Amino acid sequence: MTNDTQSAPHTISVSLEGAKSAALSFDGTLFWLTRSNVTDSKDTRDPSKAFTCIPLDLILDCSFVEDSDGGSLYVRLLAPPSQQASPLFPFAKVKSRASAVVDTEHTLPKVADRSSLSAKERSERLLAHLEGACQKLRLLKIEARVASGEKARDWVAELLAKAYCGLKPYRRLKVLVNPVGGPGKARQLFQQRVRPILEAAGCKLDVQVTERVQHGLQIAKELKIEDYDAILLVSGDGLAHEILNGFAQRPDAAKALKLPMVPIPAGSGNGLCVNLLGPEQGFNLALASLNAIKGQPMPLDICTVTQPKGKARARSSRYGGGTAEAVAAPSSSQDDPVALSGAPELPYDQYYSFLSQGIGLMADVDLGTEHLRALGDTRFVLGYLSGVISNTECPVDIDVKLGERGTKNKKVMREKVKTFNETGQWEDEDGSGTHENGEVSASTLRHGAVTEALYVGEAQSSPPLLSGVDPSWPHTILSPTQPPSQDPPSGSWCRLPHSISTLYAGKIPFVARDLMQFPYALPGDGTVDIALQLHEGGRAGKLRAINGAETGSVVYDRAVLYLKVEAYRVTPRLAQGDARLKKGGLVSIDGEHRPYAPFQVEVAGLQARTLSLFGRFNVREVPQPAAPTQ
Ligand SMILES: Nc1ncnc2c1ncn2[C@@H]1O[C@H](COP(=O)(O)OP(=O)(O)OP(=O)(O)O)[C@@H](O)[C@H]1O
Repeated sequence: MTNDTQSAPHTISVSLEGAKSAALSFDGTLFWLTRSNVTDSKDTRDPSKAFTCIPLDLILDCSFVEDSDGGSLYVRLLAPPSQQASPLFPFAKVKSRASAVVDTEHTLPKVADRSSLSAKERSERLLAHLEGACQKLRLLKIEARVASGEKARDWVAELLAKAYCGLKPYRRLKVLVNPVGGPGKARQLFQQRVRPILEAAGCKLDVQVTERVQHGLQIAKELKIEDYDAILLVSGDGLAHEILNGFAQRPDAAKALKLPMVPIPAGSGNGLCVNLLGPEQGFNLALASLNAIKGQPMPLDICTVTQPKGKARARSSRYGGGTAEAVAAPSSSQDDPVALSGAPELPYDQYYSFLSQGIGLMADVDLGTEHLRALGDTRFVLGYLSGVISNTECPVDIDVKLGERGTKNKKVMREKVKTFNETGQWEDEDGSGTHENGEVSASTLRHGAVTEALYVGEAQSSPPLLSGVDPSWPHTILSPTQPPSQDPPSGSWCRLPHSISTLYAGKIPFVARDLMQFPYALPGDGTVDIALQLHEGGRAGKLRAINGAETGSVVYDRAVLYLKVEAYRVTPRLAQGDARLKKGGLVSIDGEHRPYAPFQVEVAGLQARTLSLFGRFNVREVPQPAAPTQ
């Protein structure tokens, strides 16, 4: 690599292990260690000759301790594994895998200093490194002796400034460790693989192990927000769901939700982490730790969910447009669907979801496989295959409001994602959480609660119908004669007349690393994505869906409908406990068990925050397939 366009590197001569001479250097983008101590030699200036060479993003900390003979210089970093066991014996094998970083650099535009790049360019550069040479990272600690204290102090200060590039180092982190998340190894993973990296970066840690279900919720309600820069969740998505809800229930919810929730993957699905780091690296503990240390704040859309409380649960399905079979409560004058005026007063629970809502097969996969927790995310595959065999219908009514921002047209969705990737996500570089629609903090329901009637007059018994078929991709197993031919206005509630095996809805693309269920989900677009698997697709349809699950192309399957809506309501037609339902009926909200009862969902006015190394989810755009699946 030539440095024609780059400023002269900052190099300092050091000795390692008290004897071996070396040089540590950095420029505007890279840090490297070479075996020569001749600071003006060509070799020292050339990172391609280095034993270890990493992007500056992977420098965690550096410091200098002066003494009478000069001083000790410490650099802590993440690096790809070399053939050496220890960086303190770096010269036995000259060729290390770390030098491949420089190969990656060849393909990147040359820049003098990455601080001159836009956030998007910086992220793309980091991504190129992390998907290339730095896929596997481990913690290295370089301890070197220097002869002159003055130069070392300046060198350290400058390296640290470049390594953090405007971000605040030494973050104060509240760390919650869920000892029963996923395969139950969170404690061990944290102590052995995460804590050393966070400590090497000088983070101030306040570690707490969760002791019971809902403990996270309690902690979030009482946490002294101003004492921390982020809350780390060494866990799966379940703990994030609790923290989100704990923050949202506080009187200072808007402020509390701004404290970034940062996942460290120690659960089963680890959906949030997979979206932040990408499906290949979603379980990478070193990268997740780096995200906690150097991630940029990123707004995270959340959904408000309402469900009827207690007795109202059974009745609301009736008031809200459900059918007679849904009513589990004894019949009374109050159950008269005409007596709608009483419905809005029915009590309901309101809570928040950031990942997914599911009923039918996908809820069964999520919640019906708890006993297989020790298998990690393999349990979802086994659960799905069992659902393929049983091939049962999910008897529900689904009402949706597309609204101005919703659509069932995937061409429109793709274009929105493209525009967002090119412009939108980078407008919010400071992570201020500005919604596309300008609404930042309204926690009120814009589309009403689940207990309110959706339709009036005749529409109660025969609601307007909306076909879920995409006009830009009309390849479906549904017969063309299926109603309706004309869609109702997008601003009104209407019913999807399709019989389904599962409804799965969400706000982030990957729900697990092998399932990109919502490829066109976007933060801040005011909609929630819904995927419906048509029951008519049968076992073959369900099996076929496995093929496109990882790539997101599953939404183009002939037995899948995919829509973006501003709000939706699901009303089960069978009562909880019915023998035809798996385990008596399962509703999964962010992978958590909720009552088998109607639920209504809309995108919340409040946003949460997370941290992202790339300023966005690390998810590739999903194109339309060349041909429909056979
Ligand atoms: N000490 C504890 N004992 C029992 N349950 C706990 C404890 N601490 C936390 N929990 C609960 O564990 C549940 C599951 O945790 P988590 O979501 O982290 O794992 P997971 O379900 O395996 O992962 P994922 O959600 O990514 O699939 C959470 O709902 C949380 O309330």
